[in-house]
Amino acid sequence: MAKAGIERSPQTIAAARHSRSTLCFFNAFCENLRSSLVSQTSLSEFSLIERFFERRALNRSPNDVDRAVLGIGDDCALIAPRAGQSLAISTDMLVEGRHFFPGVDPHALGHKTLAVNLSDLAAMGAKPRAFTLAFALPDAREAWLAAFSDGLFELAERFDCELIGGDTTRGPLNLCVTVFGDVPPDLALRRDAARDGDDIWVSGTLGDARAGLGVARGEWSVTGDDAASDTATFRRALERPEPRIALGIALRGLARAALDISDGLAGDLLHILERSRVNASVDADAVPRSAALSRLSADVQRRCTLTGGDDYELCFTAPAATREAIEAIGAEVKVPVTRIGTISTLKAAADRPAITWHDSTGAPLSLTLQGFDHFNAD
Ligand SMILES: Nc1ncnc2c1ncn2[C@@H]1O[C@H](COP(=O)(O)OP(=O)(O)O)[C@@H](O)[C@H]1O
Ligand SMILES: Cc1ncc(C[n+]2csc(CCOP(=O)(O)OP(=O)(O)O)c2C)c(N)n1
Ligand SMILES: [Mg+2]
Repeated sequence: MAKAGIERSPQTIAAARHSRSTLCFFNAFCENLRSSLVSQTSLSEFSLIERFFERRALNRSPNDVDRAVLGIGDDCALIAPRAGQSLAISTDMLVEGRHFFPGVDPHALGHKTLAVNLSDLAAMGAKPRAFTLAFALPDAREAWLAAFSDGLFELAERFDCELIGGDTTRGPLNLCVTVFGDVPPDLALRRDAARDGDDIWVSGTLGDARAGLGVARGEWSVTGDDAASDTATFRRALERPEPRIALGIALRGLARAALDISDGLAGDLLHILERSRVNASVDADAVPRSAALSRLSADVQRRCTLTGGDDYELCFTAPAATREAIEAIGAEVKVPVTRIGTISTLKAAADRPAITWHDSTGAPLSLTLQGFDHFNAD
């Protein structure tokens, strides 16, 4: 801006006009960018945040001691560690075309965005506390945002997990959550804690999410009298995984190692083996599967249960002496738990940990199985 009282030549005025018009062009460019972000709506970036995220995050009692010291609206959120507890922290990102199909139901996407993160807390035996949400959106459609935030907050409210911050930008659809939970450090279910003789357990059933992906991709089809309900079972498993929070917390002090199965049993169990420097022997037929999956071919069942990702069930190890207690916990939290194998020591200290597979008769199976890998993906 020209200062008052300073006389300017026509050239100076022209130059100022030129630089102002460059500035105006830049401003118009920014304005276009912003207005296309909020096209079809009257929402600004900040009213979008306020309306769909901050308002619901604040819908809580301000005096509750469980709440963050400072939530949305400042440069950082503030949360105080609890006495005797560690903060469990994990991040997972969902990318359109990679983790979900374009056009997926936004309510389901909101659910899954938080669910896959809460699942990591469950796998650690941690109690959810807070989360941040960073996302890029190609545009800001109100109906989409309303459904997405409903799916997200319905799950957040069920687990009393508070949204404390995030970031919003325009770009290809991409959602990233960071979760924070509480766990007493000596009771955290770590990947490096499996020991010789431990049973290997999994929660729920495995393979339905992969079956759903296969149906969506046309890799196989669902036939028979139950086709409609089986298809719905698979789709639900793929789109709305249930984080096993109550089970994870109940397993504190009983289970040794644990993780959640995001990349498939074969790949994820190997993470426990590598961290714990042990081997595993697994009965491939004992891996629990839904009635719907049991109606697909034996080949597809094996592929889905052993290598299918996206199940978000827990895989954990525990000493044989805790079998009854673990069965009782499964009954109490209403999540089936199934023993599928045993941990053993490495033959030589330098050996690479491995899984040996057998069938229900004990006959060895020679399976070459790989977990989901973003750079070598199935
Ligand atoms: N870009 C990264 N920088 C640092 N650590 C990472 C990065 N990506 C993954 N990790 C870490 O690698 C480990 C394995 O990651 P991942 O397989 O994604 O775990 P999970 O299946 O629990 O999400 C985790 O401890 C995770 O924090
Ligand atoms: C459109 C689409 N393609 C493929 C998949 C399958 N898939 C994508 S990522 C993934 C593994 C889990 O994702 P990742 O980022 O590895 O999660 P993390 O292990 O970090 O929790 C699977 C099974 C899918 N769910 N949707
Ligand atoms: Mg991850």
